[in-house]
Amino acid sequence: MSATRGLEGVVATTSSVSSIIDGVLTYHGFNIDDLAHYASFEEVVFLLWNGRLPKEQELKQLTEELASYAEVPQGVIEQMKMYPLDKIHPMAALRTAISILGLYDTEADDLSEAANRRKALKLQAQVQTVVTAFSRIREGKEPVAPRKDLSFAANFLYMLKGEEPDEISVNAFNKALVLHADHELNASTFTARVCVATLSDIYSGVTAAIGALKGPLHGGANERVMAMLMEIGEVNNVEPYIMNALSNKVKIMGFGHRVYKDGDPRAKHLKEMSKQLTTITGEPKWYEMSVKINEIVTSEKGLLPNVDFYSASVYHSLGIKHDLFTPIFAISRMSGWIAHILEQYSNNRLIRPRAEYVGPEKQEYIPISQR
Ligand SMILES: CC(=O)SCCNC(=O)CCNC(=O)[C@H](O)C(C)(C)COP(=O)(O)OP(=O)(O)OC[C@H]1O[C@@H](n2cnc3c(N)ncnc32)[C@H](O)[C@@H]1OP(=O)(O)O
Ligand SMILES: O=C([O-])CC(=O)C(=O)O
Repeated sequence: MSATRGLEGVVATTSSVSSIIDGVLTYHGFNIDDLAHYASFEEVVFLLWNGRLPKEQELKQLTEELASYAEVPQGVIEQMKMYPLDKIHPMAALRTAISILGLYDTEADDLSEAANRRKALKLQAQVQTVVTAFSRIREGKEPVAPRKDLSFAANFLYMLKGEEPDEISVNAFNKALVLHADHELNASTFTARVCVATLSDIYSGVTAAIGALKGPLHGGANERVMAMLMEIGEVNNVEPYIMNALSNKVKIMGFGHRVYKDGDPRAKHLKEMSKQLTTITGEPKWYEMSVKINEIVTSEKGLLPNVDFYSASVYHSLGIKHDLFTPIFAISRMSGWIAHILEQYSNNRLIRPRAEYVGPEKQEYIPISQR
């Protein structure tokens, strides 16, 4: 028995939710490039959960169901107000609030298909209400209630800022949600599947997944990309900063990937969006700095940008606080986690691999008084 570090290359399950084959990402066989161009996030949610694109009536029904579940119980809001607001990261707040949502759901432990479907809708609808409510509460403002007439993407920006967003922002945010929705057996999705494979409930599965997404080697990288851009400050500082970091073996956030060695197919869409949005906001430097970092890291290390790199300047241009970048990832990835959780339940077996033991053997127990 010998271990593979980080389970690299290990095929741990079958799945029909999404695939990465020869560097091409598909959701249920639909190329991410087509979905990024044409699909609404709601359509992608339907696709991930049902394995096919919705007909008009089905999309309308899903949109209405998401809207009807979007308000969170008042108790969840009241508890958020009691969090140590000035000390906590929104990902920690989200992890806790999603777990608390489970306390308010009388069906939490009902694993029937019908109850799981309702919980899926509630979680997908409520995750962005929680993120935006937390963001406002910590600023001393009241949360803004979701609106039934707005799309999922528009509702996020509306609840965050309290005013109706413009079309360019909504389209950009929708595309970002589509691009982040699922990604085969990434660390947070694997975490969710391991959790529910014990026949634990959906709330436990997605709470565990949020914990895994939070780390800087996974979803937490996008916030750190923006921190790096802010620290560098301007294009002329890019080269000395990056060369110094690389020579000190500091990892450049937003580069490299366990699976993609020839580039992440989502990055080009975000790069284009970054160019467009930073031009509109009159702050092209964030795009220009990103491109320069990209050139240096690729030529020096052969590393290419992943989904987290250009998304940083995209979200910044949408006027979103930097520590909300990873919660936004969670809002989108909720759809993928749920699809994988439902797939896991439908063909479940406990996930329990082995460890190769490398510790000492045949130790003699010595009473504490003689140690
Ligand atoms: C949505 C997502 O989760 S996408 C990933 C988001 N995470 C990041 O952007 C964080 C930065 N990137 C990384 O840490 C890595 O590339 C990962 C975690 C994404 C993939 O990691 P792995 O497949 O385990 O590669 P690993 O970390 O072993 O790196 C292999 C080599 O490339 C180097 N390397 C990998 N990524 C980077 C990077 N971003 N900057 C500098 N060097 C890097 C490593 O230092 C290592 O070098 P060595 O062999 O000389 O020690
Ligand atoms: O697949 C991974 O390892 C990480 C990733 O890009 C994602 O979750 O979107």
